[in-house]
Amino acid sequence: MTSPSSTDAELDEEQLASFHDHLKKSTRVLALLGAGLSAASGLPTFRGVEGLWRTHDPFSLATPEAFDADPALVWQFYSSRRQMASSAQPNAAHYALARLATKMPGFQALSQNVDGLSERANHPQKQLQLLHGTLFENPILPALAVPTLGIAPAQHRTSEGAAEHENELDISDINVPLPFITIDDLPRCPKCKQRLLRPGVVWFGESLPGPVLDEVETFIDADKIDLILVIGTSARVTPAADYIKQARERGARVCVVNLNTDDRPVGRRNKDWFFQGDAAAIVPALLM
Ligand SMILES: CC(C)NC(=O)[C@H](Cc1c[nH]c2ccccc12)NC(=O)[C@H](CCCC/N=C(/NCCC(=O)O)S[C@H]1O[C@H](COP(=O)(O)OP(=O)(O)OC[C@H]2O[C@@H](n3cnc4c(N)ncnc43)[C@H](O)[C@@H]2O)[C@@H](O)[C@H]1O)NC(=O)OCc1ccccc1
Repeated sequence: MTSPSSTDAELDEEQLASFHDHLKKSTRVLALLGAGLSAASGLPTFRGVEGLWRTHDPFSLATPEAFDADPALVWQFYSSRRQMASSAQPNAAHYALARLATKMPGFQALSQNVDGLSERANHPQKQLQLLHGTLFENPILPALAVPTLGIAPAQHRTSEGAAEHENELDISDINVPLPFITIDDLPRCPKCKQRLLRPGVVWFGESLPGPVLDEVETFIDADKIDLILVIGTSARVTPAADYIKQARERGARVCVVNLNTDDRPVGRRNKDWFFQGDAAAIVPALLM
């Protein structure tokens, strides 16, 4: 017997070998992706110290109620996240998942992330289900070129996204005073010029996009599932987290990649794999 740390190494090697063996035999694979996948790209997760946006719990701002109460604050929250996401780059895990998708037609990634990094890693669109929307699809932000914030319109988003935001205020920084914007500064429907536009993400209490729900359901009901990868997620938000159980019911083995041991999804089985560490380091090793 070797000491705990080396046992882990061996185990890990043992785990890695048994995982690779199973992946080789797999044809239908799901991946549930969370904020931890993009942590190595410099984007804050929802939990942990950096989980706060200024003094606000992101969960409290991601609601229709918050938007009704203070649309300007919620707009600044999403513009700031879009700014951060635009300045970030996909990491090795995003690319490894995109590569697996190109190699395995029976692979579907279910992303809870709205940061656009899987898309920028050229993950095939048909194999990427954006469960909670995206910061970039909706035409809403173009109108938000509020001079005070100096935000560039979304459709001008280029792969060099970072450059666009270079000289912008980083309002996620508590020390930067929030520019005062009024309801009149907020984007309105280009047609009626009346209705306020809203960020294209799914807020708490709102249903996930119908077409996405249908796509995932069709995939899950179609046949057995060999494996579900659970990457960088605390698996606390439903219905996203429920897909782990549904995959199990379809015969899937579960492979968890998470920085924290205490974030193993509920109901783990001994045949599960758990790889502790940074997704950007582990996922490429798993999917090579
Ligand atoms: C809080 C939770 C309890 N609430 C819910 O689940 C609710 C349902 C509900 C209400 N009350 C309840 C009470 C009990 C149970 C459920 C509920 N769900 C909903 O409201 C959903 C909508 C949920 C979607 C909300 N929108 C998001 N995002 C978009 C917006 C935005 O982004 O602003 S959710 C958002 O938060 C979640 C954050 O979770 P993670 O991504 O996992 O991030 P987190 O920080 O928590 O964890 C990071 C993990 O990574 C790890 N990590 C960190 N660094 C690394 C690293 N480097 N490498 C690897 N791992 C790492 C950490 O250890 C950690 O484990 C994600 O889903 C993310 O998308 N809608 C709905 O149910 O609608 C019905 C309905 C049906 C029909 C008609 C009308 C209504």
